[in-house]
Amino acid sequence: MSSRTSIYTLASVTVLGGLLAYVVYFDYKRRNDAEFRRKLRKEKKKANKTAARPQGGAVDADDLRAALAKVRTEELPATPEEKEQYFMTQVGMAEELAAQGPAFRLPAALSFYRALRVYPSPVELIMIYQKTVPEDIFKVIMDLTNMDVKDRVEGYYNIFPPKSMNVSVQDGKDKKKILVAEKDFEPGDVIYKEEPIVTALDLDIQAQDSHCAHCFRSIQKGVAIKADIDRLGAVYCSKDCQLKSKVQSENLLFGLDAVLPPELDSGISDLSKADREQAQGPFADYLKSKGKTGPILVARLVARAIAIETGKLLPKKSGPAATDLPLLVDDNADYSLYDHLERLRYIEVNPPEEENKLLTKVLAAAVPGLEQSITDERYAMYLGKVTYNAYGVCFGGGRDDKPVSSERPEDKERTRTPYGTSRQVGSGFYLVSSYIGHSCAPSARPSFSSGTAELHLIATRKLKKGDEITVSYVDVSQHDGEAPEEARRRRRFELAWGWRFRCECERCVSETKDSKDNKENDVGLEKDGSKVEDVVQRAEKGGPGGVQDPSQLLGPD
Ligand SMILES: C[S@+](CC[C@H](N)C(=O)[O-])C[C@H]1O[C@@H](n2cnc3c(N)ncnc32)[C@H](O)[C@@H]1O
Repeated sequence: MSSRTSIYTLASVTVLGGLLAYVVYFDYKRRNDAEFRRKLRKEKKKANKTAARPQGGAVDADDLRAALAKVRTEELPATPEEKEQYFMTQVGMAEELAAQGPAFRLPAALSFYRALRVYPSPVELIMIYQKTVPEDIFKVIMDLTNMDVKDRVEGYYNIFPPKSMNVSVQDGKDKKKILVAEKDFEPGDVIYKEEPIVTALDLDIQAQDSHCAHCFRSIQKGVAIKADIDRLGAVYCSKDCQLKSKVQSENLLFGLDAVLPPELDSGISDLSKADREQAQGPFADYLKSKGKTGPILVARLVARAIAIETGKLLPKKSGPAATDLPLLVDDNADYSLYDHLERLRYIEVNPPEEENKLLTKVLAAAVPGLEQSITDERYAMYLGKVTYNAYGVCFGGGRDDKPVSSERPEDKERTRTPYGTSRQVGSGFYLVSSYIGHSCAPSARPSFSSGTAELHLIATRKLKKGDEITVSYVDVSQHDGEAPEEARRRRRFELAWGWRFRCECERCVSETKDSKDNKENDVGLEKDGSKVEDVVQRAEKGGPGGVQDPSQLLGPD
């Protein structure tokens, strides 16, 4: 078998079968996945070792960079069929160029590289290339791929957050990411406004038909719009919210309309309605029985990511069928929601196995293959990320009627909110605001003054360009009848339980230093405090984590 035939036969099956993979997350994985990056490094070492002495001169790094820049400007084919055709053409061209000798090394490698850009399983294709492509050309392909991956990883914070939000993400202490002002602000200024990626009303609020399940706006009695299929008891304030909610997540999770647009559906949806109903009922019942927003946020996040990736498969500005989807497509489509999620810190959590089983059944019933997008491990990671970073949405000072949770302190659901999670109407997951660190004397506060889940970040004091922006993750006020030490202990306790760090903000440092009894300043707290933080770091590396009782870590009263 000639090398060309083997590339075609080995690869084309995967291209054809690649639609679902694209819909889900392989497009992201193709360029960013940590495993993929490790593999690349390994392959590059191998290629460096084995590449034959280049005849006709090595490829110059500047030429390589210029060539990569040019390839990046080339528009990629949109549909799976077009991708397959493009893949075939590029591989064919590459083989012909390779046969012309060393002078054509770079053009040949570029064509192979173009083919790689549209191939759903890049690691596999690289293995195929390694076996079939001349070594010197293979090395250039690897150089191009490495350069591209490195640029993408490093370039992320150049485009995120968008400049219009007046903030940037910078390296803080211990390489933690922090949010920094990009211009000066006066107290009371709105630094930015941010819409959530996903929201979930507290379930007791949802049961009252009093707030829009999408934007959280309060709804007057009798004018609520019911969901088409009412599995979670959601109501909406407007047709617009109902539609957004439907296309972003709810149709996939709790509806029966086609998930894929007609161009991509090929009859899948007609076949699966009964299966979908059978899977959705138990999932919705489970979510209601749990009474937590975390699992709902994750399900919506997964569904929204699928909707965004599906939208990218459609030709831009295609007919009316696609008009539901483009509003979901990231303008900066080169980075996906997975790029954002990958970078967020979290604490490892261990959700019950059935949680993801029920979710994957819903996905599989909607479009067979979609369940591959959410392994148990990935589910637990998203739950950890969402619960570690979600904000509590409070209107005014918040509410007083949230049912008291009987759970153990370590199992209680917490969201970032200076008002206290018990006062929120629901939770929202925000990409930019996830980066804000905590302070007990914060430089900003989240406000929901438009009466919806849109987060307005308000400066609480003068901020200079370059200053870190902080909010308080917990209620840092001193309650009536509480001594200053008690208030301090309560907020630090909350942070240790919920976020697993020992607060090192200026206020805590100065209060504990000035504190007469100085009890929290003992060596035990130092040591134990760092252990708290370890949990987060271990979790980031995928290792086991879990301080059983962070209250023990704050030292004696
Ligand atoms: C600022 S980051 C949040 C940023 C973003 N989610 C990320 O992924 O990098 C939150 C982490 O910063 C640290 N942190 C935030 N505020 C802190 C404080 N006041 N004292 C000590 N550590 C803090 C903790 O390690 C916490 O896990």
